[in-house]
Parts: sequence; C-alpha cells; structure tokens
Amino acid sequence: SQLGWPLHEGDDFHPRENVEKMARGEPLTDQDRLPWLLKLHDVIQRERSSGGDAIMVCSALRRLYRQVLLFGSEALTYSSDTAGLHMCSLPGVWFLFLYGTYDLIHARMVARRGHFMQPGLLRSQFDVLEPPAEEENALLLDIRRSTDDICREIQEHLRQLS
Ligand SMILES: Nc1ncnc2c1ncn2[C@@H]1O[C@H](COP(=O)(O)OP(=O)(O)OP(=O)(O)O)[C@@H](O)[C@H]1O
Ligand SMILES: O=C(O)[C@H](O)[C@@H](O)[C@H](O)[C@H](O)CO
Repeated sequence: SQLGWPLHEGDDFHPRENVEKMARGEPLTDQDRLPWLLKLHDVIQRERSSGGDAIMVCSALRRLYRQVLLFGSEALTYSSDTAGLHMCSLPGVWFLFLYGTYDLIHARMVARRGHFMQPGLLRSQFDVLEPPAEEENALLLDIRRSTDDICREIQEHLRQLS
C-alpha cells in the first residue's frame, strides 16, 4: 500500500455468492456478511501475532461487524450484554474511518469502471452505517482530501501513538 504496509483487500475474501449477489444489485444481509467478517478476523489475528504492521480494507459498517473483526465469534456471544460495550477496541488495532457524503461517494462510484459493486447499493450501506464511536480507536478521515494527504495523516497519527 501507499503506507508501505502489506494490504489485505477485504473484497477478496467474499464468498462467490456474496459477490454475485452484489453484482445483481442486492444488498448483503448480516448473515451473508458474518462468514466473511470471520475470515477477515482470522487475517487480522494472523497479522497481530506476526508482530508486523498491516492494513485491511473493508466495509465495516456496523459496530457489531467491527467487533467481529476484532474478536471473531466471541463478539456474537457478548454483543447484547454489557460485556459487549467493552469489546470495541484491541491494543494495536486501529480503525481508519473514511467518511464522506452520499453524493460524493455515489459520484465516485458512478465514475469508477470495472467494479462489481453497483452504485445503487450505496443507499443500503448508508442505511446500516454506524460510524465508529470514540471508544472504538478510530481515526476519522475526510475523503474530500487527496490520498497523499490522507496517508500523511495516518502516519502522523500512528507516530503520536507509538
Ligand atoms: N481521495 C480521493 N480523491 C479523489 N478520488 C478518490 C479518492 N479516493 C478514491 N477516489 C476515487 O473514488 C473511487 C472509489 O475509490 P476506491 O475504489 O478506492 O474505493 P473503495 O473504498 O475501495 O470502494 P469499495 O468499498 O467499493 O471497494 C475510485 O474511482 C477512486 O479513484
Ligand atoms: O459489506 C458489504 O456490503 C460489502 O463488503 C461491500 O461493502 C462491498 O464489498 C464493497 O463496498 C465493494 O468494494
């Protein structure tokens, strides 16, 4: 990646049924996403235990999805009680939340060629989006800025943390 870390593209881990569903213009459900999120959790765990830096890019729209990324299936057991509140961050793992308006993201998707994701699905994603809360270890990044700028801010942020 531009940041110099190994990059995992979340989309590469979708089962074929999910990709076909999105290509047909149908939003994924929580059930569709769960096996995919569990796979991403395995990748994150592998990277954590290897001790190096890495980046994973994916739509982690709901708080529960992000908890699954961090804690795997355990997040499902605890999500509804108070323990769920504490399962929102993990040392050494940061969320980078790229935020922008519906109109800007939609315009970029319409201009993008050769991607299975239909711009028509964006509305359903905004409908389920739960922006990360303070306690989730998230850095908020405005997508109106250039990618160079965004990368610089990420590096600066991580420097301050270490
Ligand atoms: N900072 C930016 N400034 C201007 N255009 C951008 C910027 N970042 C991405 N784009 C453009 O927006 C479009 C979508 O970007 P990209 O494919 O990287 O998004 P993505 O988050 O990976 O999307 P998806 O979640 O659908 O995989 C692309 O055409 C890309 O060139
Ligand atoms: O959870 C989801 O609905 C999917 O992961 C989508 O977000 C797409 O895969 C992605 O946006 C296209 O790149």
